[in-house]
Amino acid sequence: MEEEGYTGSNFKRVCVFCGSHSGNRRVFSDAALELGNELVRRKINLVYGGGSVGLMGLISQTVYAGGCHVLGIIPKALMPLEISGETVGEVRTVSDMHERKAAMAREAEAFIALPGGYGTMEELLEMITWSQLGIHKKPVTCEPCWSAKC
Ligand SMILES: C/C(=C\CNc1ncnc2c1ncn2[C@@H]1O[C@H](COP(=O)(O)O)[C@@H](O)[C@H]1O)CO
Repeated sequence: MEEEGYTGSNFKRVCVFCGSHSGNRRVFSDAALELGNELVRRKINLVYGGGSVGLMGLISQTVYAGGCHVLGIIPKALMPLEISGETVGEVRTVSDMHERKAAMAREAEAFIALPGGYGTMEELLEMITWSQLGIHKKPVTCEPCWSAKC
């Protein structure tokens, strides 16, 4: 039975872009935890960049611990930089950043960006411009809009 107040969505798999660092304010990790828990509550699986560090690590661990599927997509060359210790869920290696982004875009039905650095900004903007060009027709949102449910 659905929780009261939950209106439901048809999304089964959402891609989250977020920082490979946690940032210097707690609101950033709070946002990652909140979104991770919301995905679990809605039984939505996660596609992300495959790292175990920073906010990427936090959201993947939260979604995986909540029982949803986690697919991380990471270029081989980035593994030593973005994976430290154990990863969770399924990890798919690809040959470069372009292949990673294309795979993330293909696997997900919608995109959400959390706080992050230049990498997150690049990923978010690319999904927005792909949408503008009609390369995909999937919704793209960022954390303030998502939190405000706009
Ligand atoms: C270097 C290339 C393209 C432009 N840069 C990036 N494109 C896609 N993803 C990237 C790029 N730089 C970093 N990332 C990834 O974003 C994630 C978050 O990074 P942040 O800086 O901490 O926000 C992380 O997984 C980075 O690998 C090649 O054509």
